[in-house]
Formats: sequence, C-alpha cells, structure tokens
Amino acid sequence: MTESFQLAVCQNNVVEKKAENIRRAEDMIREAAGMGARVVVLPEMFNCPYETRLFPDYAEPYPDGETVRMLSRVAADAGIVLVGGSIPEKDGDIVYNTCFTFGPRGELLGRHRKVHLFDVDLPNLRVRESSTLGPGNDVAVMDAGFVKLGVMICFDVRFPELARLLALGGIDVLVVPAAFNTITGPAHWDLNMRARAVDNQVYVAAASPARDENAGYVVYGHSMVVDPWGDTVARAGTGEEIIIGEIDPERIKEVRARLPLLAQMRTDLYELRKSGR
Ligand SMILES: NC(=O)CCC(=O)C(=O)O
Repeated sequence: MTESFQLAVCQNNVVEKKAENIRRAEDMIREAAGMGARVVVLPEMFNCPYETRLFPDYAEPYPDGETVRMLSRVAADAGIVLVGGSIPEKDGDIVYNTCFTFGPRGELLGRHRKVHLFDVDLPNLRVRESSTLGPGNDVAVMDAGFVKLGVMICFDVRFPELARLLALGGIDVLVVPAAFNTITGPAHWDLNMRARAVDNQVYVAAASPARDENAGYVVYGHSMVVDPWGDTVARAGTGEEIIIGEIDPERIKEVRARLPLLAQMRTDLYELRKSGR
C-alpha cells in the first residue's frame, strides 16, 4: 500500500423485506462513495434479518442473485472497492454465510465464506448457525492494487490464527462484517477488534447492522475502524450511520518499525499450517 485513502463502513437498518435491504444498502454505498471513500464495507447479513431459520429463504446464488448483481453494478458505477458484508449464498444444497468483494470495474475480487460458524449457548441466547449453514474452508488475501484486504466474518474474528494467516499474506486492512449482539458486544466487540489490529499491526474495519430493539436477535451496532496501534479511528453509535476512517500506510510502517512483532515471531517454536484443502 503506497497512499492513504478513506474507508467507509455503512451501518444499515435490516428489515424483513429483502428488496428494501438491498435498496437501502445501495443508497448508503453511493452516499459513502460521494463522501470520498475508495473502499466501502457493509455488515454481516445486510440483506436478511439475522435469524438462522431465515437464511435458506433469503439465499441466492452467485452470480445470478439480485444482491450480488447490485453490489457489482454499484462498485463499477462508483469506481470503488466494495466489501459486500455478507449474505446467505446458495451453492447446490448448501447455504453459506458469504462475503463478496467487488473491484472498481465491478469485477469479483474475492469471496469469503464464514469459516467458524456461530454455535453458542449464552444467557438467553442460543444460536446454531450450523443448523442452516455450511462452513467455508478457504483463507484468501484480496489484492485491490492500492490495498490488500482480508475478510473474516463476525465469529471468525475470535480466532486469531485466521487473522495471523491473513497478516502473513500481507494484508493492510482486516475487514470484519459482523453482527455481534447485546450480550457479547459490550464485553468483547471493541476488545476483539482492537486485539486483532494490535496482534497483526493492521487496520481493522468492523461493520455491524444498526440495532433494532424489537428484532429476534438484537445486534450491538458500534461499527468501528481501528488503526494498527489499537487506536479507534472512527466508531458508530447504534443507529443507522456511515463512518469514515483514513487508512494510512505510514501508520502501519511506523507501528511495525517501533514494535517489529511479525519479524520477531519464533517460527522455530511454532507454526501455522494452512490446511491442505
Ligand atoms: N454472527 C456472529 O457470528 C455473532 C458472533 C458474536 O456475537 C460473538 O460474540 O462472537
């Protein structure tokens, strides 16, 4: 990465009607591009209420789905890199929680299927993503020319090994489309985003949907951009909002020069193995 640029995170409301979610996302992406953003990020399941039983009904295939067509078209119209949050993606008999990223000509830069499914038992909150979703099996660095990006979807962010693989692959920004909730959010949202930034000395851009107190699953909100030192560059409230953070290559260089963590790894003692799949 050689030059600074503006990155925007869109924290959109998600309602029951899929078409309305797609329309709202398009409006916010165009607004963010108009504010000068070169990279725009959407949240996890931005076109679908976050309820596991609904994922198959909202699922669509690539490249013929209405949501992915909109993402590609708007990325090209606005000339931006668009990290399309995530949507339920249908491939054969399996539904994945998938992030599609498009480049400034509307080309597909990469696809990340959520690797770690959110199967948890929390106080008053039991979630089994695996009841309707299959896990992804790939880790990919996306090279957009002026920046290298890696994507982890929500629960993925709790697995530092995946972030480290992406950092070793040379990413500048770790993008986390997410939908934490009002139980884990206050405890662990900022902590995880800042920790992944500090561990790997990269920027982290975390995107949440806006909060709806009447939803079956109440999301945390507070989308944020964190710099490689762990400082919060921008942070949303809980409502619908666009936040913008500057991504500066000099900041990455400075932090890595002061604390050369990646260069000081004891790979003679430990090793991360990429799966053979
Ligand atoms: N959608 C998710 O993966 C939620 C993850 C979450 O809330 C967490 O605390 O982790």
